[in-house]
Amino acid sequence: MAIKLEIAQEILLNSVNVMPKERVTLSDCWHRVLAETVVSDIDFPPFDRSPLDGYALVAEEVANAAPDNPVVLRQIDNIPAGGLSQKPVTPGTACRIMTGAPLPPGATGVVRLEDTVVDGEMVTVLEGKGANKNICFRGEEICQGEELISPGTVINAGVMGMLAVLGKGRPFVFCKPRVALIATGSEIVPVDFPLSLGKIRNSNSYMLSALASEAGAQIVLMGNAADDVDQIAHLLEAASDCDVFMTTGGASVGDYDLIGEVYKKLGITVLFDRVSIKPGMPVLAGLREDKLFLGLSGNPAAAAISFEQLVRPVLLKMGGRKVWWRPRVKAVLAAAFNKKTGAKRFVWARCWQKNNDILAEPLYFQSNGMLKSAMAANSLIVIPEDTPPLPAGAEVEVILLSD
Ligand SMILES: Nc1nc2c(c(=O)[nH]1)N[C@H]1C(S)=C(S)[C@@H](COP(=O)(O)OP(=O)(O)OC[C@H]3O[C@@H](n4cnc5c(N)ncnc54)[C@H](O)[C@@H]3O)O[C@H]1N2
Ligand code: MOO
Repeated sequence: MAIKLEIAQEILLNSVNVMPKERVTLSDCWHRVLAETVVSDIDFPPFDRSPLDGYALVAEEVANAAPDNPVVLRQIDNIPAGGLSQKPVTPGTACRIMTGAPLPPGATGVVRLEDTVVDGEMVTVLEGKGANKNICFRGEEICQGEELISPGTVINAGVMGMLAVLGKGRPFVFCKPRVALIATGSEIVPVDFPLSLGKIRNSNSYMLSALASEAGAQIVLMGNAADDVDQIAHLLEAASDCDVFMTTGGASVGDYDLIGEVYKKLGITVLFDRVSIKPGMPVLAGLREDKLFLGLSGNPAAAAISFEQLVRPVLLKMGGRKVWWRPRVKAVLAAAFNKKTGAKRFVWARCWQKNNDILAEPLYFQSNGMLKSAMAANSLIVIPEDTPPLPAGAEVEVILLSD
């Protein structure tokens, strides 16, 4: 019996735990998931600094400076970024200062080099309005003790930079779930093998390794097995240090659909064996101790949809992420979808913005054995159970996969 998608999702999410944490060198942290609360132990900027190359001075004194009202000052010091000056700036004096350098004592503003004329140690200020705004104040972005980043945050480029600002050279991140990938089917040959009649290349392992990597998993490619219970069981056992075991093929009801038998042989408890979606109906989910086994369809597009809907959220949860679901938006069908649905259907589509609407166009190759549309799609149209054919202009719900 096929169970509803939402129930299958709940069963799987309840069957897995968040991975333990590990320390990783910051340069290897891109796209990892932070496993600690990051509190700043500094103010940032750590000192009042100049945002410009120019002159630090007493801002009030040059507030009305203009080409016909120049203010002449005497340079008393020169501060490069990384330098420091202890000489107080007083009325009538200025300190040459470079971008990023700490303000000298007494300075209340900075004028740009371009607004000055320099002659030896004398500096003529031709424009001084707003000089008091040209200071980056200590702590204006970050205060010491501020809680800045929380566990579950995906480390994007901005987070990488911020961790560096805070001196977190080896932050705690969640361990990646290890996912074993096995392609089953006596017709399947490795990607670099010549094809003989009746055989096809293993595309599923590569497609799924891309999908699982994007979901934060570490992939262990275990190769392929013929339709043979012992061979499949052997490969699954050989990947024993993995957390999730994903097979493709042999999940349906044919004479050589053996994943159910493999689970029996290995003592894996079946959680469900069919989910009411199209494509991707045959999915054998099983549990042995805390290890999750997922037998996806051999049909590439069906396996991709099952992965999207069932496996991706599980990997995101295991990997410590806060959000397990892709964004969904309302869209307008750009062309008719002429099939009626029984089970909930996922249609490969391309979406784009037109004026205030998002338009969604179903792609042509929707069959469960085809990959062309998965290649081109940036979204999936979700068509609920028992929906009649939909005309162009109908409102649909769309899952956004990428830009
Ligand atoms: N009597 C029924 N037959 C089928 C049903 C059904 O309900 N009753 N469901 C159909 C649906 S829907 C699907 S989806 C498939 C699922 O079949 P399996 O999961 O058992 O997968 P296979 O039969 O092993 O393979 C299906 C198809 O995919 C090709 N394949 C397999 N592995 C790979 C791979 N690694 N890379 C690329 N392509 C692969 C395989 O050669 C087959 O063409 O069952 C229907 N049948
Ligand atoms: O259920 Mo099959 O998975 O339509 O592709």
